[in-house]
Amino acid sequence: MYRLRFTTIVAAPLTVAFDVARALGRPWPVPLAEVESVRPVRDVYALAPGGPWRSLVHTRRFTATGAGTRVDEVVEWETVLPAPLGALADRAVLRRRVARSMRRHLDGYAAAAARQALDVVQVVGAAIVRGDRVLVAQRGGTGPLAGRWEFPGGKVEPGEEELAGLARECAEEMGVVVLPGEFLGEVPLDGAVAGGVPDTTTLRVWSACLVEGEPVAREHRELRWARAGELEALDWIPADRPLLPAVRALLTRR
Ligand SMILES: Nc1nc2c([nH]c(=O)n2[C@H]2C[C@H](O)[C@@H](COP(=O)(O)OP(=O)(O)OP(=O)(O)O)O2)c(=O)[nH]1
Repeated sequence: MYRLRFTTIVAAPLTVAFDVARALGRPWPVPLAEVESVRPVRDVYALAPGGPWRSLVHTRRFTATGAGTRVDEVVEWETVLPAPLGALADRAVLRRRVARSMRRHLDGYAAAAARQALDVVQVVGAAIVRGDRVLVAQRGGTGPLAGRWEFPGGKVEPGEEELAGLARECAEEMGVVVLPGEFLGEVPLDGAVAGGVPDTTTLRVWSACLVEGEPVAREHRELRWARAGELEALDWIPADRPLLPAVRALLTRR
């Protein structure tokens, strides 16, 4: 079995990184069939037996990072040639061919995903930590999410940097200056958020600390400093729940 690995950081949310990768397909002149597809974290394609390849499997994993979506790709193959000849042909031809196709594919892919990301409504949230507590906020208003708990934050404006948007939202909503820290995670939000392209919006949550001011609930129904053990019982916006382990870990490692 021969194997090559590639890693790309794409300036796009998980959803867009995944969808654009799927739409562009694979850079091989041979037809591959889907083996597994778990949006937006993993997809695997493989070749049906036949032709000069005994097997070819292309696995992509999508991971949220502070810098964007990391796409880890592994290409594994075997040829029908007998072992010593196969190894020679592989070193001389196939390995280079696979690497060249992948590089060409990845350059176009990263650019296409970054372009599509410009149309996405991005939501950011802050897990503001003080001592062993995190600030959680209960949504006000009358919408379907009213009364649910969330991380303070909101929609990044077109052209705005993600962390600048986070700081602006915290200032507007609570009258505080925050300093973002580490990236905690990203979850897809269902449907169209604020008229954006359906199923592209994600919530990206960062840890943060208070630099100035005491939080005031200007837009929320209530703000509360919660300990790690109190998070689970709150009536969260369902999309936020997968982020709770990362927030709990942040509080308990202090
Ligand atoms: N702020 C925040 N929004 C969340 C979370 N989880 C979640 O699904 N959302 C959704 C709710 C909304 O559809 C969207 C954020 O919109 P928002 O209304 O808070 O944003 P905003 O402050 O920019 O709103 P506005 O200026 O239009 O009033 O993301 C979360 O933890 N924090």
